Amino acid sequence: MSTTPGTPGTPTVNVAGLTVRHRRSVALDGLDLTLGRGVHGLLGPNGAGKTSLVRVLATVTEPAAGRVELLGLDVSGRAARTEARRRLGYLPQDFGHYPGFTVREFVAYVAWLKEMDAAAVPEAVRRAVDRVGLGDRADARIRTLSGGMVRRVGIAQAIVNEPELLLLDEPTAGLDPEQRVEFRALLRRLGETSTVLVATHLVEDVAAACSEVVLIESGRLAFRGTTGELAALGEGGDSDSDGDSDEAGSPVERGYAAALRAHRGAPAEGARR
Ligand SMILES: Nc1ncnc2c1ncn2[C@@H]1O[C@H](COP(=O)(O)OP(=O)(O)OP(=O)(O)O)[C@@H](O)[C@H]1O
Repeated sequence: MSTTPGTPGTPTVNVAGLTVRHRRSVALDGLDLTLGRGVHGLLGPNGAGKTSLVRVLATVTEPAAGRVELLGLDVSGRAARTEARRRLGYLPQDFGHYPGFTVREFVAYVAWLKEMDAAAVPEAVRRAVDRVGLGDRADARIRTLSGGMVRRVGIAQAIVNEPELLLLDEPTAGLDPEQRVEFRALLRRLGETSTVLVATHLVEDVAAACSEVVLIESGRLAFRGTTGELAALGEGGDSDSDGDSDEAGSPVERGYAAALRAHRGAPAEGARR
């Protein structure tokens, strides 16, 4: 029933005609997207539909229309949805936690929700907590941690089951610079074996950690390509590529702006799949 993510020809994520509505507004407007192994940055202006997309892929919300296939499973069916949930990891933008739990208890609780083999849980929890640099706080209650540490607990719970599909909504919000650097390295390692989608406003996170970029605006695909291809789009403007000028921005920031300009100028043809 299951398939191996990253196998050529078997995308981990395969969505077609994805439409999400919130009351009368359209958050995603017939989006087609496939994702395979690697780290994909999901970029877009405020309200572009990033969180709406991540929530559908996490099977938290159902789309108004369109097909959603995750790990080879059509998740419109209940059994397939349950299996997909066991095999994915999700860090929501507003990550709800239990302040009275210790870090270890909370991550173990999520492992239990994912129906992991009970015998494997303690080691899986230890590994996930270590990977986010909280090994020395594993028995601290979550209420005693800083905001950035709580965010790291959120990342630990998302990776405890070694997910084949990892969905992270603004994962670096609240992390200090050193932690951001370490987190990006962790993302790159995770992307070697799984499919990682990172919704972020931080273009520098994308430049440092993502091999591919999905840029959406107004619920539509504005750009799809490698991080290098996005940076190349910005090369037509200022030639300062050091990223040390506020006006010019970094190459990826300039590419981001150029891709949005192109999309706005040619909404029907600006997207590349
Ligand atoms: N619960 C909701 N009720 C009504 N409208 C909503 C709701 N959630 C999102 N929207 C609308 O759907 C659109 C897409 O929102 P979404 O949160 O997916 O965008 P985003 O790209 O994640 O934004 P941001 O960068 O600000 O986090 C926006 O127009 C937003 O106002």
